[in-house]
Amino acid sequence: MSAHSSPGRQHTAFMQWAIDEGVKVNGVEPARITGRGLGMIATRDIQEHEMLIDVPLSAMLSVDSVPSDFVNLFSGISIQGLLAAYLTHGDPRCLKKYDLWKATWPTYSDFEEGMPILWPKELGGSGLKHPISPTATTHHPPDGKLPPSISGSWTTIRKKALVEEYETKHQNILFQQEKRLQDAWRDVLAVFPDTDWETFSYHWLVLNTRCFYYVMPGTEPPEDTNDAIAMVPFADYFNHTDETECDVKFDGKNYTFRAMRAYKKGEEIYMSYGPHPNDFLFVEYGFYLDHNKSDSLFLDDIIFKDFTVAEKEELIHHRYYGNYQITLESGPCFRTEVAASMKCMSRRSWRNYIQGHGIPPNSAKVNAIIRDWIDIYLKEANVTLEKMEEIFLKEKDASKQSKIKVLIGRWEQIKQLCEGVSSKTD
Ligand SMILES: C[S@@+](CC[C@H](N)C(=O)[O-])C[C@H]1O[C@@H](n2cnc3c(N)ncnc32)[C@H](O)[C@@H]1O
Repeated sequence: MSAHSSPGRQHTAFMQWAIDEGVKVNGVEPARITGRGLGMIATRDIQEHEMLIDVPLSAMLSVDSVPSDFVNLFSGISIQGLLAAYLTHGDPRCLKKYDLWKATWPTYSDFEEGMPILWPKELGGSGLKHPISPTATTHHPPDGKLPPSISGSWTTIRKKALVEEYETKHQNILFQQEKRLQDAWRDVLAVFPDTDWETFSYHWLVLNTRCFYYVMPGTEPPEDTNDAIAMVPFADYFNHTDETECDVKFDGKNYTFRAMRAYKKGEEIYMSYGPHPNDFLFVEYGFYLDHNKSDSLFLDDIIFKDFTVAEKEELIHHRYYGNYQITLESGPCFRTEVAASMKCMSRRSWRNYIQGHGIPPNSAKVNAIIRDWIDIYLKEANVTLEKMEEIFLKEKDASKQSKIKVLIGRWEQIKQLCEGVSSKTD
């Protein structure tokens, strides 16, 4: 059981506010938990399937609770941007309702500690403690201290230009996040030119780390899931785990959370934010898990270096271009195996194989090719770890030291993941 303590008076006051707003709270309460800020704990033994929290629509903060005259000021702004703009510029009389809730959110300095987007550039972060240019189109190639899935950059290999853009939700994560914030910043400045960067980016980060999936049943989900979001008071105390611990349902009127197993009094109750790899959790939420069955690495940059343009065009043609993932649980994904097969088969046999009517490749050859690719990732991890240890020893600033430790921890995990998958393919 995790060590926890009383959350403090503002959390007790907020809990009462939530109950007054119609939130049903059943056998749970917030507690301060070492290493995780606040979290949700069981106040008594809880049975499987018991309802834990039920939040009515009227208590949530969504695009539907923002006054329409405020919404109409904007055109094309993301929902995250709109809600952050509302928290920053909305009518104080309407926002007063949320005062007790706001007092429970993390502070800006909490975000500075955990979120790479606010980390200094020397540590590979985006340095967005200072305003982002609303129009800049160039992206600074970050220092290769954050893992490649986050930074998109490497120390030991030179990336090749892409033959075609493709969707990479779990790669180039920091750049994608910066772009979302930059777009929101541009859109808010167009309406409120005097917006304060720190206040707006703070609200944007609160939304980033505390919102829930919000789509009215029966309506088409937006193309971008970042636009399908709302804030759900009290439920935002749940910390994340890679197991499904809570059954979470939104029926258009209520968000309901039920226990998926029995809990003992005092136990922390988690929910799952989704099957996210650690690099994604690190950037989007400012933490990563010690054990994460959804953790993965992507070999795209390494694999692309090994192929000619014609080979890559062939991969594009057959929809096997990119997103070459390895996970500790399942090893290399099928797309990675298909790419490796191309390296050890004649083109004709490969085409037949991927179209389902040919002889499969020699798995020992495929595995050897994948191991060589993983070795390149492993070398990147070893070189970076050595560099980070040196930087750590020279660093005097305690806050930077703690960030470097977080980086070292993540690179150690990457090393273990590479070694684990490599030995599985032996
Ligand atoms: C929805 S909030 C959960 C409540 C939050 N811990 C708090 O103090 O208010 C999400 C944030 O909680 C933290 N968090 C969530 N799950 C975590 C975990 N398993 N380990 C460490 N921190 C976690 C991260 O800072 C994340 O951005």
